[in-house]
Amino acid sequence: MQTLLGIDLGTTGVKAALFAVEDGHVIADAFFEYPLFHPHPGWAEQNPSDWWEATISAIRLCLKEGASKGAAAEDVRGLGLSGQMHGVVLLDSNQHVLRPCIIWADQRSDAQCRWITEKVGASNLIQYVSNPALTGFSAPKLLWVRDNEPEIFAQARTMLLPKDYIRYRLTGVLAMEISDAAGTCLLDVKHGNWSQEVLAALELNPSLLPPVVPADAASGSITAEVAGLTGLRAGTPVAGGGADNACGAVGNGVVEPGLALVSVGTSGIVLAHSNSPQVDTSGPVPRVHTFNHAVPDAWYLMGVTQGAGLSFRWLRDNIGLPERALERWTGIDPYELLAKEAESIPAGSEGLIFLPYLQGERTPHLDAYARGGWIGLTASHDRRHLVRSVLEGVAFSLKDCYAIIQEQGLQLNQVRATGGGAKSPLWRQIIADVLGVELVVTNASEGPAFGAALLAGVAGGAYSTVQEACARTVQVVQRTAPDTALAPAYEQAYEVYKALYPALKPIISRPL
Ligand SMILES: Nc1ncnc2c1ncn2[C@@H]1O[C@H](COP(=O)(O)OP(=O)(O)O)[C@@H](O)[C@H]1O
Ligand SMILES: O=C(CO)[C@@H](O)[C@H](O)COP(=O)(O)O
Repeated sequence: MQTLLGIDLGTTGVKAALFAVEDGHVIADAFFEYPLFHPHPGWAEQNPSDWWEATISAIRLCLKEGASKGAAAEDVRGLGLSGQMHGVVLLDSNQHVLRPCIIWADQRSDAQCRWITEKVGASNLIQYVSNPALTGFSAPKLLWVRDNEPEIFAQARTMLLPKDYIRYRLTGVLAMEISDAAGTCLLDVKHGNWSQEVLAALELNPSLLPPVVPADAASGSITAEVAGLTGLRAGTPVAGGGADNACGAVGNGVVEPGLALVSVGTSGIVLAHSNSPQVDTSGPVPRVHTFNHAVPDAWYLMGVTQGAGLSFRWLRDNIGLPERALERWTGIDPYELLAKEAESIPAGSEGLIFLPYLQGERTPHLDAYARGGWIGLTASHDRRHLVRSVLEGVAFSLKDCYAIIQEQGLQLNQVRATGGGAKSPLWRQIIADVLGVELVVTNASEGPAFGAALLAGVAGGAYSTVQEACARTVQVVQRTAPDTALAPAYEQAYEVYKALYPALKPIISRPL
C-alpha cells in the first residue's frame, strides 16, 4: 500500500500519522508530549532536543502500528512536516543548538518590536513584510537574543523555525519553508523572498537565514542515519510542508477562496484563504496577519487568540484537579467531564465573563502584556460557571478575529473547525452560536499532520496539485448549525466582553 507520513510538531507534543495515498484514510498514528518551560512570567521556551527525541519516538511507533496493518515503512512515498510557527532555533557553525527555542507564545520582546518599528518605519514594515512587528513573531525574539545574550548571538550562524529544525535533523538540509518563513517578520510576503530592506535596517546578516523553499516540493530526503533510527527508507523525500495553521487549512481543504478555518489548539485562530496578499488597512496597525499559504501563489488572513486551548488546559490543571485524579484511575478525559458540567449552565454564564489573555493577546488588541481574568463573579456562581465562561470567553476572542476577517471584504461561504478544542461538541456549538455561523468538520481528524502528508503527496507526484489532493481526500463529516434562539444572550455577553478590555487596560495591561 502506498502511504504518506505527516508530522505535526505542536506546542503540546508531536504527532506522526500515516495515511493512504489513495483516499487519505488514517492507517496509524502516534503522539508524544514534551515540556513547555516558563522561566519567567510571559516567557515560553522548549528544547529542540525534546522535539527531536519525541519525533523519532512518534515516527517509530506510528510505523510499527502501520506495519502491523500491512503498511510497510519502505512504502512511505513521502514525509511532510508541519509545526508551531515563529519559534527561534539558533544553530552555531557546527549546527549545534545554542539555547532553548523561544517559542511563539513568548512575550519578552516588546522593546525589540518597538525598535523594529522605529528602525524600519511602521508603514515601510507593512510594505516590505505585510505585517507589523509583534512579540509573537520571530524577528523580535532574534533581536532579544542579540540584545540580551550577545555571547550566544555571536556564535549563531543559522536561524531555523521549529519544524525546519526537524527537517535539518531528518535530511541534513538547512531550509525554511515559505508559509512558516512568512511569520518571521523578515519575509517579503508578497514575493516570497527575504526582505533585504528589513534585514539591512535591522543590521542582521542575511546569511543567518537559510534558503526559502516551497511547501509542496521536496526539500531533501531521509538520511541513512535516520533510516536506521526509524525504519524509513533512506532517500524518502521530505516535502517543504507548512506552518501548522497552513497545514491545518490544507488538511481541511481550505485551499480556495470562500473557505475559512477556525482552529482551537493551544492558540486559537480564524483564517481565510485569499488569492492575493491583502492586508488589514482598516486600523492604524493590521490586526490580522497576512501570510503565505502552503498552496502556491496563495495567502491567508489570520486572526490569533493567544490563549484558546491554553485557557481550558489551565482550568483543567488548576481547577479540574478532581477530574485529573479520576483520569489516572479511569482514563476518562477530564476535558469531557468539565464540558459536561458546563452544559448545565445557560448561554452567557449568568453574567460571568472570562478574558482569555493568559499569555497576552494578539487579535484584536496586539497587547503582549494583557492579562486574563473573570469579571462579574457573584456568590450564586459555582465551578460550572467558571468552566462555561472559559469556553465562551475563548469563543468571544475568536469572534473578534472573525469580525475583522469579515471586514476585509472576503466572501466567506463556509467555515471549517479543527484543533483539539473543536473535538468538544459543546465548545463547537458555543463557537458556532457566538460567531453566528455553521461550523463544518471534515475527516481531517489528524489536523495539520494530514495537511503535511498531502503536501508530501504533491511533492512526490501522487497528486498533481494541493487542490487535487484535497478534492481526492477531504470530506465533510459533520455540521454544527448556530442556535439562533441563543443569539441574544451571546450578543449581550459579547458586548460586555468587548467593553472590558478598553475599560480595564490600565489595570490588566502591565509589563510582567
Ligand atoms: N476533549 C476535549 N475537549 C475540549 N477541549 C479539548 C479536548 N481535548 C483537547 N482539548 C483542547 O485542545 C487543546 C490542544 O489542542 P491541539 O490542537 O492538540 O494543540 P497544539 O497544536 O497547540 O498542541 C488543549 O489545550 C485543550 O484545551
Ligand atoms: O503563533 C501562532 C500563529 O501565528 C500559533 O498558532 C502557533 O503556530 C502555535 O499553534 P498551536 O500549537 O496552538 O496549534
